[in-house]
Amino acid sequence: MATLRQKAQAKDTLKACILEYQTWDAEYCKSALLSLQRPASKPEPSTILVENGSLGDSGSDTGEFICTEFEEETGVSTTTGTAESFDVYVSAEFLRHPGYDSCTPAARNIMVGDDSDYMPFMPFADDPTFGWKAYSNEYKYLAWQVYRPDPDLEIIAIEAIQRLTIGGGMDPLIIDAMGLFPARPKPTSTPAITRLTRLAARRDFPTPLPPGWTHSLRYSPPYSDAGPSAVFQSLLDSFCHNPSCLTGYCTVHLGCIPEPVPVVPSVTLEALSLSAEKICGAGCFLTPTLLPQITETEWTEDDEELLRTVLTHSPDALPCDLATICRRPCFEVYKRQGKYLESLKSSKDRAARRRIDKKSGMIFSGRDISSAIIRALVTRSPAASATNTTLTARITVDAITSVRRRFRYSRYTMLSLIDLGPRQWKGCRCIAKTGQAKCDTKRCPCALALRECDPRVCTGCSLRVRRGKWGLGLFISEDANTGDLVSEYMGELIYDDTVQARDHISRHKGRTYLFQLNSKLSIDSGFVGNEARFINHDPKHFNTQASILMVNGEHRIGFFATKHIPEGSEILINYGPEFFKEQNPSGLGSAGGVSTSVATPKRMGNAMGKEVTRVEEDADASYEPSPDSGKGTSQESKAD
Ligand SMILES: C[S@@+](CC[C@H](N)C(=O)[O-])C[C@H]1O[C@@H](n2cnc3c(N)ncnc32)[C@H](O)[C@@H]1O
Repeated sequence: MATLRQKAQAKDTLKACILEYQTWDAEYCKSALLSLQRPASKPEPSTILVENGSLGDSGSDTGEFICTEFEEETGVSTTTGTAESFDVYVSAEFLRHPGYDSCTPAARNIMVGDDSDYMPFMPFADDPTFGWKAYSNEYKYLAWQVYRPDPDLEIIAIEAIQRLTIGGGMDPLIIDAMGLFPARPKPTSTPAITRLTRLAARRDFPTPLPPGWTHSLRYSPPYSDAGPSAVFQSLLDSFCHNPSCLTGYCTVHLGCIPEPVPVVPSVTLEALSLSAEKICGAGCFLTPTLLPQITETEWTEDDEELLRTVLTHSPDALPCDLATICRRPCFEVYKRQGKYLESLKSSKDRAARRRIDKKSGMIFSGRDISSAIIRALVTRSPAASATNTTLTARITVDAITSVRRRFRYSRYTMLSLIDLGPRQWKGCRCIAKTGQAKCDTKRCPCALALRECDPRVCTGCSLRVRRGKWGLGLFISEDANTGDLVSEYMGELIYDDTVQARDHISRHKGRTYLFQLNSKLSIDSGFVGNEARFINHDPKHFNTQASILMVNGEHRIGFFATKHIPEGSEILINYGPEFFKEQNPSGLGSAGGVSTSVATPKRMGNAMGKEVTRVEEDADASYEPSPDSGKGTSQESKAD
């Protein structure tokens, strides 16, 4: 419960933010409007516009032309007459810019589920050949018919929460309970702040913001008196439980992976001690002879609880790591860890162990999400700011290193963190060249995502998009061998209804970026995707094949080389027999809004047959988030 002081503090902060924003906004709008104002341009003296007559090649020409001269100062035409002769300059023909849409870059698939029932706008509104009737039939309402919260209020709320939590040390749950924030969404089981934080992580913030304002709601640990286990629980709540994701406020694995359960210790304390490689510092449990000289510190009940909580989820953690989390000397932690492990031997705990064993879905090869988070916290640089991104990046990197590293261009890269071959990933080519953690080239997706080079996303460094035989194509700039992973197809994960709706747009444009993933989901890289969206089709000379693999409960599409691919070649796949077949050719973009419904949407891998290999295990176990989560995301992303 919030105290009266806290309520007043929250109200004042919110008011201050509203006022600051409004003052800044008025100034900003004024200067933005002024910047848009057309500068008073002076036309060239005696500009001659040719309105009639025919022009030959460059050079002198004579003939009957009507000329208009313009007043230098005002730009108003003053005289109209006939010029007898003037010079003609014929410039090179201006080529029309190809009508390619831009696409938001993605480093992984984004779960969208279904687009909302509200049609945001009519695409190709000025193009009479677009079948607008059929397209609008896919939606129930127009977007303007639904109330949308003011996006400015969201920004104000995010800034106010930021000030209250990070600046004012207030517990987000207390702020939440006040129900004060204007961007508080409709009643839902998800706390408003969690939703706002998610939103902040995903929405596009306008570049200009009042000075000092943040662009996102940074992760702030709860400072409440609730105790360390609440802090730890909030960490588990905030980070995705999929060990190959571990992203804060992940938007892909929504509600599909259970929360971690307590973990059974798999080694004795003695065995654990043997695995410690180096002494962590003064008071390390590995230096027993020096310990008698050190005075033990006082442990509060909170300190004890923190250690117990961490051990519940990561009993095999090294005392040296635990010491960093608990901020206590390592030998003191070691003693308590021993006691904790002893306590588990009681009959009551054995029953719990059996229970835990039954639902050990979260335990992956002895490594579970909790231990990955713990390791991430341990290795987090104290100098690093507590931003969501930093923490996420560290956690991801740590999760990779704490398990075994994957190696590049291999089928195994697409498999899980556990199924690894004997070789180690050596880093992407950019790292090899520069010797730095980040390659910082414009092409490197890791650099684009402002993170360390990561084997999962770095396969794209050696790929280039350029004009090919069928529009843009994807070309490889280094040799690939049979079986090498060339790229992953990434985009929005959508259900069939949305596939159907978006198919109208694809067909009208004559370019389709839909790939069938499994019986329920397709990946659309029309709006969000990576360079794999430019892979063209060649049923005879294809050099890669799509494989749909189950990676830690999630379907992903990888393109693997079917033969040696020399540097410079275009990457080609076989889209499948259905892709270029027209089930209903008349339905293609008929003029005047005549019904153009198409029976089967155009997608790559439609047949789900030979052209796309699928892992055995995935036949029915298709990844599907809970119905709630799919819809929720869709609505949220619309609101974004
Ligand atoms: C996934 S996109 C490939 C990238 C596309 N070339 C571009 O410029 O964006 C698929 C689209 O490329 C075109 N395409 C690819 N391979 C083709 C082929 N063999 N013949 C004709 N069109 C092709 C079709 O328009 C198809 O809908």
